[in-house]
Amino acid sequence: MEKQARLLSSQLVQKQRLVEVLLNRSVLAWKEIETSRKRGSGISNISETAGSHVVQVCEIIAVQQTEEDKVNTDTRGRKSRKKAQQHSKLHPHAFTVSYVRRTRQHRWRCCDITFHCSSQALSQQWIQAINEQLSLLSDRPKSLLVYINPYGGKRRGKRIYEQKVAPLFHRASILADVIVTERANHARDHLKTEANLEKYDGVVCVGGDGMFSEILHGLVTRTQTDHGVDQSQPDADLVPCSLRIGIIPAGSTDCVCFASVGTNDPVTSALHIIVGDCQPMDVCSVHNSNTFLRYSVSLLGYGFYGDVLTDSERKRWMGPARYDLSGAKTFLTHKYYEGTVSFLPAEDNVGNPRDKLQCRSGCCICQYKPQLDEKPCEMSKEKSDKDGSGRWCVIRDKFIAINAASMSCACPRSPKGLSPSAHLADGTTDLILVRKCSRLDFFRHLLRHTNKDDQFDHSFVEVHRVRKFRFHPKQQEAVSLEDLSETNKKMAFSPICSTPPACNYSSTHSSWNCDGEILPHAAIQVSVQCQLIRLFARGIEEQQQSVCEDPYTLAAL
Ligand SMILES: CCCCCCCCCCCCC/C=C/[C@@H](O)[C@H](CO)NC(=O)CCCCCCCCCCCCCCC
Ligand SMILES: Nc1ncnc2c1ncn2[C@@H]1O[C@H](COP(=O)(O)OP(=O)(O)OP(=O)(O)O)[C@@H](O)[C@H]1O
Ligand SMILES: [Ca+2]
Repeated sequence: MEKQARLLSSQLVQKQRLVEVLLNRSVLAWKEIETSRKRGSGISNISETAGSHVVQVCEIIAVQQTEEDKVNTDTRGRKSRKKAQQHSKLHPHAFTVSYVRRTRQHRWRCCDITFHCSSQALSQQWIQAINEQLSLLSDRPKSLLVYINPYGGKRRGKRIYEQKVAPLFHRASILADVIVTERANHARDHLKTEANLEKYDGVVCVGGDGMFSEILHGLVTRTQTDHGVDQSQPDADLVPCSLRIGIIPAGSTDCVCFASVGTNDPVTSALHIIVGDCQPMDVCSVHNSNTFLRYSVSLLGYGFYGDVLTDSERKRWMGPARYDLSGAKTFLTHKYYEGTVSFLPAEDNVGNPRDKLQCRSGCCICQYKPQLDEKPCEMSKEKSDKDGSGRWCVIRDKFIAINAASMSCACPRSPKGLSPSAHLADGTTDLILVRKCSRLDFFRHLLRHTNKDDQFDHSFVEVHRVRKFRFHPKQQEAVSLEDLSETNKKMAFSPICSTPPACNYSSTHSSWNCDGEILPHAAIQVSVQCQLIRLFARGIEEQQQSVCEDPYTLAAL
């Protein structure tokens, strides 16, 4: 680590112990002077080696003068209180630093540490020095537009924001304009036309994937309108959104949050927003001919996941449990659908869905974003064989499910997700084709969404990393495998009474589940727009940071 110039260092008191405290441009570090008895324990990003601690400046939330009545309560037990009183006589002024502390399973918490100083001037000097460093962190948002869906998930959005998020934003001196939505699409419409976006450094949604989708549609559409881009054209070059989006999870699945942060925890998300994290993300545009349908960032699912969603919408009153009931019902119905899938495979340099290169913080696959003039790398290959038809692959079959996962789609129900190695920002989507198979085989495949086994290692499943794809349903009746065997049985006993069933659109076609919304068309064309939006997130962190050497030495004391 490069030695950093020391900005300030003093001997202060922390919990009745004398500590040497240092601030440089990248860290705040402190080390006990008297003894080195307490060793760090548990999981922590504060490196603790024999009484020495380091906090990254970029993970400091705020610093403030400690109120006088709190100065003397920073103790435990009678003995230590006595000792503290002696210390506080000598060090009557104090300041408190709030910082990010990592706990289990990618969760972050805001912790406070109080340092006592011998003079008011010294305390102020520390507060000013730390604030100066914080003011240099230009990625941090100062002003946010927050939309709360009061009816998402278990209807706890408003309470979650007020009790867990707003106090943290306040501590970090972030101004937030809050809108509690009054109807579906309120947030989308407000963003599209009304909101004065110049006032803000980001937009925050409190809700689930459906609420996130509203923000996504509002922001992307607004950005295209402002730049005169017609999003109804499937091959339009969409303009990336400048505002980042924060997600405070308060929905039923919250898969966008889980797959980009590693946990569905409102406090963790709030802290990622405060420190100004930035995670680019792919967005699929979905069209039917020249009609724009929707954008998708997580799952586009036809067949099984489309049917689960259609059924679950009727059970919204049940909350998150609706998905389990509709999932079981759809599984038992066991329908397959016939159609044609065409896709444009991605180049080899973005890996493949069956490699083990999972998308993690600082992912090397997602580092590379094709520039506008470079973008035709797939287009030029396409054009080099006229309309690209030479590179398009076509599969016509009977499918139980067609799933396109633009990110892993990890969520508490499926901790690895539908495509564990899919990437958040590589400009591709993983197209998973589950062909007609027995109910038992499909069960085995589904089960692998919940355990460590490879869900693609089945003869009836294939997966492709693609940049674009199309689907056309076959115009004929879909057959329930169960119905088929029933029909056969009937035929065996009574061949005369077998009237051909009427052809009806809803049973020949499934619907597309587009990030939890049902699409009105079964025939769609999809194109991945690389890194069209950015989240206040950093991807899933690989493991807890650990510093092997004495951090206090590293901090150049
Ligand atoms: C044997 C157990 C198998 C469990 C399999 C669990 C797979 C769960 C996979 C979840 C993938 C979520 C992808 C994200 C989609 C979101 O954009 C969208 C909006 O929030 N959510 C859903 O569509 C919500 C989709 C929720 C789907 C739940 C499906 C549950 C299937 C249950 C099958 C039970 C069979 C039992 C037989 C008696
Ligand atoms: N005030 C409101 N009244 C009714 N519906 C709303 C309101 N605000 C937003 N919505 C709609 O509620 C739907 C569901 O919301 P949300 O995504 O927050 O929760 P969820 O569906 O329980 O979770 P998930 O999408 O993660 O499964 C969204 O599609 C959104 O458009
Ligand atoms: Ca992707």
